[in-house]
Amino acid sequence: MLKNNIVVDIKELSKKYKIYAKPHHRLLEWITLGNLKKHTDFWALRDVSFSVSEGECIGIIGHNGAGKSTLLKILSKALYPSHGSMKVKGNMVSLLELGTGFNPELTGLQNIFTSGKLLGFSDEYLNAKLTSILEFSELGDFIHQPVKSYSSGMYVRLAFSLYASLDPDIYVVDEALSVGDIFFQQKCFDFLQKLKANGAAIILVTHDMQSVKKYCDRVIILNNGKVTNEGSPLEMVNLFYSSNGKNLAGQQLEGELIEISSNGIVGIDIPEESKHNIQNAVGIRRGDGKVRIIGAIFCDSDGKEARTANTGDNLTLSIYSEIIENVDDLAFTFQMSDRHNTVVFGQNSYMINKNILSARKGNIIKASFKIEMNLFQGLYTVMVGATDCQTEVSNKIYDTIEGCMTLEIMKPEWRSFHGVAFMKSTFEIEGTNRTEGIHRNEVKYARQ
Ligand SMILES: Nc1ncnc2c1ncn2[C@@H]1O[C@H](COP(=O)(O)OP(=O)(O)OP(=O)(O)O)[C@@H](O)[C@H]1O
Repeated sequence: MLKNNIVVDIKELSKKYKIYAKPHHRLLEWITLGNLKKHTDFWALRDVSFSVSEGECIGIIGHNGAGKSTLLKILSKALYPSHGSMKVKGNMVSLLELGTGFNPELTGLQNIFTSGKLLGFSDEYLNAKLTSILEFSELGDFIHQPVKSYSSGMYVRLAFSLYASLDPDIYVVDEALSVGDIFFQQKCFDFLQKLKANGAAIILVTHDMQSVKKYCDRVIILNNGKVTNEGSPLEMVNLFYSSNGKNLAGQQLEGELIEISSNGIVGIDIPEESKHNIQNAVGIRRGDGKVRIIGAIFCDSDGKEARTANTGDNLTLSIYSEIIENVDDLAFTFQMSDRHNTVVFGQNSYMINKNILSARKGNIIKASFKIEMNLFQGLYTVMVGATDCQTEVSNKIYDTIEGCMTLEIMKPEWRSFHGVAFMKSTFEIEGTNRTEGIHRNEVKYARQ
């Protein structure tokens, strides 16, 4: 029996895969009935424990290879665990389970009934739900075609429509939701919202941090097959971004920070998070070392570290550096790049104020850019640097560090636009007085 209102209780779940160096090693092992051991064991999940309560939405996040899909397959009963237990109170349906359960030779309609029955729903129940399933799928006459002729988007539409029309107690939701066009995705997310409002328990396994923040009550981070952290969505998403796959679970950071010399400018506090960002940078570091960057951080208007922002928010990017040798032509720089690694914006301090900075050995400098984040929603990586400034294009690089931070831009509800950048725009229309219905009108984008 599960305690109180717990509907899923997972205890010490582990999954071991056998890794074979060569394909024929599997066969060798098989024909020798296992007497000749040719594999090594790989634990994709190790002692994973968590529980989900009625009405709770729990998010499971992790970097590539963390074990999310393996966990998802176990939850969907597509894989057996090697150890551990999974207790479920009520009916649990997974999108993955639904999609993989389709028979490619059967039509969409036939699959609705065969899959529904496999999940324990009767013909009467499925008949009663049929109209809503068909409407939700928007597949029209394609519902009478074999699913082997469906595109991946149509396949997910069918699976999700069936999924959305059943009323299980627990839903397992995964990345498949992000397939399909934006409108169908919106419909699916509206549905999730409704589910949550109706009090269903949800397990959301995803890379999509926006969904995690929007829907989850609690988040678990998986790292190398283990649960390393558990907490509030905001806390866990920030930790996930700042970790870059490393240093989770409070592990000690490697390396020592440069000793800050005592003749630096008094009173500059270097936030710990800014030092971590530099130490955990995943990109290339270049420079002759005359200036050494020791911290970089985005802060919101309250001075708190920002890992996410809405389009149009003002953030301050502070770069902390130590001057190793005297320099008389110093400028600070930053660049933001999108997920295709296209630089969407970059600037240096000389471009902004034409000031050439001189700095003496041992100085500690904090350089801050105030930036209006007029970017489209998405994830961006950040490069920071200290260079010379003889021209607007730098000649000398003292220190530049790529990939030291990520910033996720989210779309605020009051502002909608297309493209990569937001440009302030107004709209006017003029007509003659005789044409009724056309009025001089001015529309401005403004926070409502
Ligand atoms: N069938 C398999 N045989 C051997 N190793 C496997 C198998 N499936 C997964 N793995 C390994 O198990 C680990 C976890 O994989 P899994 O696919 O569960 O991670 P994930 O968190 O879903 O990753 P991603 O975000 O990239 O999809 C990886 O190192 C992967 O290479």
